[in-house]
Amino acid sequence: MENYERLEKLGEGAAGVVYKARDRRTGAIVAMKRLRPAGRNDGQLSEDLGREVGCLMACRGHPSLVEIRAAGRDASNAFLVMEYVGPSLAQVMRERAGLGRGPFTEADARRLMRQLLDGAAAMHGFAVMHRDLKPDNVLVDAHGNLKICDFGLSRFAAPTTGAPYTASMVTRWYRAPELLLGSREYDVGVDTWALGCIMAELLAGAPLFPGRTEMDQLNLVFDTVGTGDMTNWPSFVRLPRAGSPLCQRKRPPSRLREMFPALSAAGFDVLSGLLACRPDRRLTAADALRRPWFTGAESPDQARR
Ligand SMILES: Nc1ncnc2c1ncn2[C@@H]1O[C@H](COP(=O)(O)OP(=O)(O)OP(=O)(O)O)[C@@H](O)[C@H]1O
Repeated sequence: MENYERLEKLGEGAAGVVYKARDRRTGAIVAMKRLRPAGRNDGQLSEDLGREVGCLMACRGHPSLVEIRAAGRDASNAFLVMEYVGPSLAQVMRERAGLGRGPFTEADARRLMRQLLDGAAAMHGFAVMHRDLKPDNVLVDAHGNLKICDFGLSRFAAPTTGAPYTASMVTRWYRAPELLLGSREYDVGVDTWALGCIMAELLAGAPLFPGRTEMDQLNLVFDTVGTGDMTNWPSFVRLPRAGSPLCQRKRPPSRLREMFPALSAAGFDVLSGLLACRPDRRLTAADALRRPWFTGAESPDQARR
């Protein structure tokens, strides 16, 4: 990693610290992530790096997925070098709110969701589950285009390395109901649920389900979209927390439409499809892109700038 000159810190998360850096050989600006060993032994650190690098390598070449440039280790740290993109979508949304600019228009939300879904469809096509999609893990480039980053929790969903997976994945506010109910046999639907939460946040300017605890999270989800759909799912009874009183409580039907009265019918079709409680009824990223919201008359907002 001696080829890179470290510049300012860009961000810090549970897994590591990300710096802006300059490639001494070419002068190019890159982002360099140093994985923090915190309680991990050498073997685990190499395994974490290997998994993140493997998923990033599989996804290389898609404009909506951050590109890996190099990876390596020294005696105590592991490093990942990526293209430098720009601030996170979470930062951009906070800045917009600070400037009183409010949420994104439906046209802007559609342009941004098209990019995220396109990236997710490609990633899922390579059998990669991201498992931590949220506005902090989406970067915004200088032209306002989005790139999914932080593959630190991602893994391959290939048949050979199939379920059971770890249930405690995805940051709570973006966690799909099957994960909240303890499922260890989930699929890429956990990513599309998170994308539904992001779409709602773009349109509303605030997180859709800001739960304080896991159970509060489940309550918020069920209070918003109802439980009928989930409890009718044939696999529901096999979920570890299917017996939770939260699942038995009577709830009114979905009030998602009331929360987004100004959203077009085509936009709501995508939002409600991504936020289907039952994983088998949830839109896949590829299916979402085939819905009329995206396939309607080509408009300038749909083009990648
Ligand atoms: N390629 C990049 N270009 C520009 N900034 C980046 C890049 N990658 C990461 N960052 C910045 O660093 C922050 C942390 O990156 P990342 O999410 O990969 O780290 P992490 O330690 O896994 O974080 P967390 O624990 O929050 O998931 C991002 O939110 C972003 O602000």
